[in-house]
Amino acid sequence: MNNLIKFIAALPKAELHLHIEGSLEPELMFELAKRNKVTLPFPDVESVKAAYNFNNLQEFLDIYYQGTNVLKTEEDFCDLAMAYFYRAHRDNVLHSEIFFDPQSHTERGIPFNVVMNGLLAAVTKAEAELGMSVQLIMCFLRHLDEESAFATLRMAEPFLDKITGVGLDSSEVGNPPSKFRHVFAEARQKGLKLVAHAGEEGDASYIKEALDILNIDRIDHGNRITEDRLLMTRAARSAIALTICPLSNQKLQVVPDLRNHPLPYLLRQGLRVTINSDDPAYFGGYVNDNYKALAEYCGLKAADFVEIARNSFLGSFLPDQTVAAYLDVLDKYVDSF
Ligand SMILES: Nc1ncnc2[nH]cnc12
Ligand SMILES: [Zn+2]
Repeated sequence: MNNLIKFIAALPKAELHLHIEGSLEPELMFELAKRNKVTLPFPDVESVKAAYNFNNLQEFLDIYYQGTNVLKTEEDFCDLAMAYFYRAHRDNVLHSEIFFDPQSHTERGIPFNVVMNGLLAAVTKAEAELGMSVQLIMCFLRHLDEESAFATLRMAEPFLDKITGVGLDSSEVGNPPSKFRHVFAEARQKGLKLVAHAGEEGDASYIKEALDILNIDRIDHGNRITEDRLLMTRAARSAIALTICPLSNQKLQVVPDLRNHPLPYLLRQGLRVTINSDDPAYFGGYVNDNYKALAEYCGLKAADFVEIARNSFLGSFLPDQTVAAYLDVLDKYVDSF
C-alpha cells in the first residue's frame, strides 16, 4: 500500500472538477475576513471546521456561499487561486480546469471584472512559476433563473478568449438542465465548451437531459448514471468524460459508503472516469486524497490509476498536441517507477 501511495503522489494528472471558491481554507477565510473587515459567524478556525458536517448538497451550499463573503478584491481572488495552484502542484497536477461562480459574487455587489482580473492574475502566475496549464470554466448557478445566467454571459463578453467553457452547478434537484437550454445554446454559438453537474443528487434523467438538451461535452459527477444501462453504454461509446469526486460524494452523503462507490464499476464498464476534489477545503482532501481513498476503500490498483490519470488528460479541453505531450510525461513516469 505504501508503494501505491507513493505512486499516486507523483503520478502526473489533470484536475477537471474543482470549484475555486470551494478551495477556500478556513485559515485563509479568517485572514481575508480580517483584511476586509468582514465579521464571520464563527469565532475561530476550529469551529468553522466543526461546522463542515453535511447531510446533503444544500446544507453544504448554504455554508459554501456564506464563505464567499470574505472575497472582495482582485487580490483576494488571486490569493485564493494561488493557494489552490500551489497545493495542486504538490499533488503533481500538471493541468487544471477550474470552475468559478460569478453570480455568487456579482449578487453581493462584487463586479465581474474584479473576479476575472484576480483569477487571471493567478493563472498567469501559476503558468509562469509552476509550469502548470490552467483553463477557466464559468458556472451558472442553477437555483437562479436563466435570465441571470444570460446576464452573466453578457458580463463575460470581454473575457471570452480567456474562458474555455461554461458549466452548471448549485442545487440540482428541481433545477433540471432544460431550464438553461437557451443560454447553453448561446454559449455554444460563442465557441465555448459546455459542462454540467448532473446525476450527483439528481437521478439519471438529469444526465440524459444534459446530454440531449444542453449537448454537454463532459459530465460533472454523473455517479447516478449506473441507474440507466442505456445511458452508460452511450457514455462509454462516445468516450465522454465523467468528473467524479469521491470524497465529495461521501461528505454530501450522495454515496453512503465509499466501499460501494460506483467509480470502479464505471471504469470496468469502459467509461472515461476521472478523479477530482470538487471543494477540497470543505470535503477534507485534495485530488491525491481522492485517489488514495479509492485505493484504500475500493482496492483500485496502480494500473487503474494510470488509466484514470490518462482519462484526465484525454477528457480535458486542451488541444490534442498538448494532451499528447502530457501523455508522454505520464508514460515516462509509469516506465520509470
Ligand atoms: N458538488 C457541488 N454540486 C453542485 N454545486 C456545487 N458548487 C460547489 N460544489 C458543488
Ligand atoms: Zn462540483
